[in-house]
Amino acid sequence: MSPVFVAIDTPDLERARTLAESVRGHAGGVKLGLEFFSANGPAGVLAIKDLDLPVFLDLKFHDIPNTVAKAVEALQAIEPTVLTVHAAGGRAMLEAAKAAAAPSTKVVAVTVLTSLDGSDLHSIGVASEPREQVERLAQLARSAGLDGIVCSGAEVAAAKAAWPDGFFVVPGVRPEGGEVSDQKRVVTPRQALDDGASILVIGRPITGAADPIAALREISASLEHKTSAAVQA
Ligand SMILES: O=c1ccn([C@@H]2O[C@H](COP(=O)(O)O)[C@@H](O)[C@H]2O)c(=O)[nH]1
Repeated sequence: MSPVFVAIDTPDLERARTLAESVRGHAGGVKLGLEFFSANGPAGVLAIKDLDLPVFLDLKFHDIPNTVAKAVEALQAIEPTVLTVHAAGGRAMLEAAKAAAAPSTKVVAVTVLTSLDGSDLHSIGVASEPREQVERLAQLARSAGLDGIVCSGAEVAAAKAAWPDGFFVVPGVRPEGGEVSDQKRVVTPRQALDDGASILVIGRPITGAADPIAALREISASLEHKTSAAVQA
């Protein structure tokens, strides 16, 4: 199965359905986030799930443990393949989220958003560099019983070395020379996969292309053969 989950970031349900239908069979699944969920709610998610492809629900919950647990519980009927919470919510919140999720759902913790760099972290009072902070939050997520983390491709090799059976979600992925937009810690799909990503979340390079399927095919082709560095690893 393809490791690529296509981020369908739109408030428009029909456009989301069309995109999801067009990538079905080519991508590993689709990722729906805050933009889609705010406009369409759980019913919209179920309308996409009805197309019979794995749905990753990226709602990045971050609140007190009771509130997060109730929110996760309310999504049980949807049974998303993957669900996100923020690691910065702390151990009790992470444990509560995992306990409240459907058993088939992988609950993964967002560590440091791929749109942030070291100076952004320092400006919110985190003295560490992104890699150190990712490693710290990955350890917290693991010990709280989560299935894995979200991190950038720049940290995934180190995170996987410390947590070999973890599930590693890598967004901030761009084909060589692609438009970076608001992402700051960016790697190519090939690099992310070679370094240990379990799945790659890719949005605008596919959904913003004139021909999204051609863009997805090109990315998939770049993933077909391992680089010599990865073969040696
Ligand atoms: O650290 C994070 C966590 C989540 N995301 C989400 O991934 C996609 C990326 O979209 P692109 O268009 O490929 O930039 C988007 O839905 C984000 O909400 C992330 O980018 N970084």
